[in-house]
Amino acid sequence: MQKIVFVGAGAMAEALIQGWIYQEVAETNNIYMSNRSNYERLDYLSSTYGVNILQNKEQLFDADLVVLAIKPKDGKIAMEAIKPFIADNTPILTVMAGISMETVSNILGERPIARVMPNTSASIGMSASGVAFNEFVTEKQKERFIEMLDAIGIVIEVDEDKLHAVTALSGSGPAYLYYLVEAFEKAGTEFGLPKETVRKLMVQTIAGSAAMLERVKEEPNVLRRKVTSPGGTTEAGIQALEDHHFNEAISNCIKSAEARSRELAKSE
Ligand SMILES: NC(=O)C1=CN([C@@H]2O[C@H](COP(=O)(O)OP(=O)(O)OC[C@H]3O[C@@H](n4cnc5c(N)ncnc54)[C@H](OP(=O)(O)O)[C@@H]3O)[C@@H](O)[C@H]2O)C=CC1
Ligand SMILES: O=C(O)[C@@H]1CCC=N1
Repeated sequence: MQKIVFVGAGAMAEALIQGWIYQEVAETNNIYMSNRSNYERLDYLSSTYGVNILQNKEQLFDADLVVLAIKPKDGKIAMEAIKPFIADNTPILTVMAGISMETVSNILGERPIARVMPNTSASIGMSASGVAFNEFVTEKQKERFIEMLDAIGIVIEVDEDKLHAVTALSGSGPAYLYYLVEAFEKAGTEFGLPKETVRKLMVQTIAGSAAMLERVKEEPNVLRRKVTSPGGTTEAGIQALEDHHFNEAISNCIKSAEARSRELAKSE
């Protein structure tokens, strides 16, 4: 099994190791975690998942894969720090939003790079990931990358420039939906329902609607019309959403996130 070294041990790194360990894509004793200075965090990951803590950067040299899971703003410093210790042909998997493969190559040299935009549902094997590969990734390496990403959810290969949109949609997407559930819970409890009841109802409603979209193969507007009885409750609810420019709000949400991803690229 591959030796995988993580640079960055935060929320996204943890989601990836959870998914990869659970799906047996990687072995705990072949995963090495590193971060900037939060040693308690490393101890937590080691005791929780059985992964190793990178003791020194020399341990990078025989890595079969290095995963860059630092924030974009920390990317340059983090990559400069590992540059002297990483072998010339070691492949990189980067999850840094907005940071191009060219930027990674400019610092770490020309090498196989997969740029992935997963989401935190990877922790339970249900990520929606977009991936782009540079020209140095062999077909065999691409198969391995896809296998690793398939193991934690769905993965779709896109042109690198489209990863800004993927980040805005599915990378950040879980947060939008969690925000929506927060709003449902606020509204539901104001009618006197216990928060747990609202949570149960809405999680199943979201899961059921997602399953309908996946299985019934009908367009969302068709499925929506099947719910919307003329003059009924749904029509009243949708009208309120339209009165509050819901569509515009969602469009601005995605455009803002996509623009931020491009800003992050420029800031490198
Ligand atoms: N969270 C998400 O849902 C998603 C995140 N991503 C991407 O994943 C990346 C990480 O995000 P996230 O996990 O949320 O961020 P976190 O803040 O949770 O984790 C960032 C990690 O990077 C480490 N770090 C910072 N600087 C350095 C350095 N110089 N050398 C080594 N490690 C360093 C931090 O260490 P320390 O704690 O010691 O400072 C920390 O472990 C980002 O680029 C983000 O765009 C992509 C998809 C989804
Ligand atoms: O918010 C962020 O920048 C990261 C990238 C996508 C989800 N979280």
